[in-house]
Amino acid sequence: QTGSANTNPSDSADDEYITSVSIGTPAQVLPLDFDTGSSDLWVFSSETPKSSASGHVTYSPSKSSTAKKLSGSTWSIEYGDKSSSSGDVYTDIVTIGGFSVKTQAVESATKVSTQFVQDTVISGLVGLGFDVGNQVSPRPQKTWFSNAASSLAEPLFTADLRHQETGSYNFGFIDTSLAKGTIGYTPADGSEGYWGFTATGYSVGGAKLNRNSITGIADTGTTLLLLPDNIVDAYYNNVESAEYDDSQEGVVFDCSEDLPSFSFGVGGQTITISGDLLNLTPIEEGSSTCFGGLQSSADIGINIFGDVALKAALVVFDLGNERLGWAQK
Ligand SMILES: CCCC[C@H](NC(=O)[C@H](Cc1ccccc1)NC(=O)N1CCOCC1)C(=O)N[C@@H](CC1CCCCC1)C(O)(O)C(F)(F)C(=O)NC
Repeated sequence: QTGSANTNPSDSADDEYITSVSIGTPAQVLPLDFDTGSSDLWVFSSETPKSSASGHVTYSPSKSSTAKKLSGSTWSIEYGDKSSSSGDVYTDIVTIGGFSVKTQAVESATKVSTQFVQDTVISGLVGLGFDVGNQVSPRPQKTWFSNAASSLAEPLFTADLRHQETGSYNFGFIDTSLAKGTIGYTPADGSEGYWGFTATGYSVGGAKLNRNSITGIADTGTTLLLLPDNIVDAYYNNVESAEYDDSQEGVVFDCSEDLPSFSFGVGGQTITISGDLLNLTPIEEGSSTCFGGLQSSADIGINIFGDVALKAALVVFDLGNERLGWAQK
């Protein structure tokens, strides 16, 4: 068995990617953000304060004949961007891309932070990280993918995120036609809940890859490519107008710049992110100053290969073999 779901960028900056998910009987369809950087499936619901839920599609367990309260269970999460949410837990049927998990923990939000209230294009997250990262207590719950894995043709999923285009999350199979290059595999470390891996080096423009281990996570829920300062500086030294903008909290440059590409080595392959993908967006509507897709990870404590990097590749999240596959797109 397999599943295949389309995913779309939320806005002109590809800030996040939205995928439709069916929950309950009859189906309630919610737009959710698939996030390999966390391990909880949570939704805006009938239990979310009306003022917070305004503008969001919500899940009503009381309207689903297959919903069951997971009594005594609660959850609470804080994300890297300081957003947060918390609530209680139901189980219900959750269908993604035509594949159904009968008894999935659906975490219902009774509290959401301002960022979520304002981000009306999504109604919650589908965590696709490792189960160890689940935040339900007293008994942690499995992710949708973990529940699905044993019934899928293969215990893996792929992410094909695209710039201003419809992409896909495929479950249980690899559509190699989505990639130009060969898939290179490297071990994945799921001990922290993330899809951790080590890149073997990097280069700017068409230069030869150097040998420089970069340990980080493959994270569909993070917009940017966040790497150490020495690499960020090496890249922007090639961009004449680049400067750090305190108010934007990142490197900005003239939108007219012809940005160099950025490449990294992984699993014996080289993934090259084109200059266009490294120009995220004007800092304001109509501005001629643009914000970089590559920024520093210095104050985060972890390197994140977020959507800016993932857009250049077909990425295989292979739970069965605890490995990550990367192919140039
Ligand atoms: C500091 C480094 C991580 C920052 C990362 N957030 C981000 O990358 C958010 C995502 C977003 C886009 C649009 C609207 C709202 C939020 N974007 C963001 O901070 N920016 C600012 C810079 O310009 C680009 C957009 C994050 O917390 N990612 C979470 C998942 C997001 C949480 C907020 C809602 C969207 C999903 C994560 O799970 O991937 C995590 F791994 F970082 C994490 O916190 N795991 C526990």
